[in-house]
Amino acid sequence: MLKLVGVNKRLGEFHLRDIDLAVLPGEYFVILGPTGSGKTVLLETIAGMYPPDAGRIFFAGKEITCLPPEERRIGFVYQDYALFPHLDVRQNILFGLKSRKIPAAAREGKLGEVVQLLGIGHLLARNPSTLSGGEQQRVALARALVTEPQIFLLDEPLSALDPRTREGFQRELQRIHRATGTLTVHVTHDFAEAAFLADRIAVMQRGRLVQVGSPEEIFYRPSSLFTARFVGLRNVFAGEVLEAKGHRLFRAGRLELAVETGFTGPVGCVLHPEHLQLSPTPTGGTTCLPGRVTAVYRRRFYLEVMVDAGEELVLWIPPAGHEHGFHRPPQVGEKVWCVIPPAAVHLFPRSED
Ligand SMILES: Nc1ncnc2c1ncn2[C@@H]1O[C@H](COP(=O)(O)OP(=O)(O)OP(=O)(O)O)[C@@H](O)[C@H]1O
Repeated sequence: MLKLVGVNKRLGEFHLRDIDLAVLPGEYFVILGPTGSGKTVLLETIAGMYPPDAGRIFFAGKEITCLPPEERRIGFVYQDYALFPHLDVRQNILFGLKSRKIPAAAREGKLGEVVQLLGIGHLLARNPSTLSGGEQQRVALARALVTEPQIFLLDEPLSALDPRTREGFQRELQRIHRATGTLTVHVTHDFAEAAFLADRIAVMQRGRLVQVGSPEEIFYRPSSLFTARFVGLRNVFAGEVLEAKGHRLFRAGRLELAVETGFTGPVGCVLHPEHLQLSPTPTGGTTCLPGRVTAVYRRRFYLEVMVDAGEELVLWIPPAGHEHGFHRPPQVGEKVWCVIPPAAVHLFPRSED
């Protein structure tokens, strides 16, 4: 297990604050956050490039806070691959082993293993400058893996690739992780990438980890407006819960919604568009808001319907019809009812933004 306890680091204006984190053996852990939130500084602190100002770091039960980087058994892959331009691919990969004084026969054996794992045998004699971005990334991964790291740190490893190559590489990283079982910490600002790869995600905001959980927890149960917006959720509202005639009411601007919650006061609210339903008539039993359709967009597997229900709501409904009676696409200007089952509503106390 990799454990950070109360880690703080100041660099100029930036402050990495009170980082408490436990990454389990074999876990694929993703740090997700916007540019400048401190993801790289956190990764470099784990790697030993920055000594923390306060706090301690442990790996496999031993304290490594003051251990020099080269004694940490860490494989680090950078965003820009950082291959040595004057060495060919083979020499690039072997570099990490040479500096560890590993005998030649063992070096060749390890080289053969990573070359096979990454499918780069045909590139060994090439110079890095002649490789595509994806090929360079394979070589960078091979160079890190050949040292058999106990911790694999990946800093935005796919951000320089085009979207299609990136998707292929996500599967590749997953395959490599399954093959090696190495504890991995991967930094990205892309929620889709995080959701695909991560066992767990930590969301980073201004030097702090503000939420740690499974991709499903982060997506369906964000704990802040920042996380909800950052992962791209729709129907995110800052409002408050009020007591009204023995019931609780969520209010944000002109949107009012009966809710079942233990919270009162300032809250954030997410209404998941795929859990909302559209009806041509009011339905009994479930919260139902009247509104008017303002736009309908045809997406690949669903219709995105925008409804003015006090505030604008987004609903994603099946295109071929709907259980509440829409057997044709709703029309712009049409009066409709937005059915809001309790499971579609996620409320959380609001203390920021
Ligand atoms: N050596 C340093 N001295 C002073 N400030 C630094 C230093 N290294 C990083 N910073 C600052 O710390 C903040 C966090 O930087 P960091 O590179 O960790 O962000 P990031 O989340 O990785 O962003 P990106 O996604 O853009 O890579 C930035 O404001 C950066 O300018």
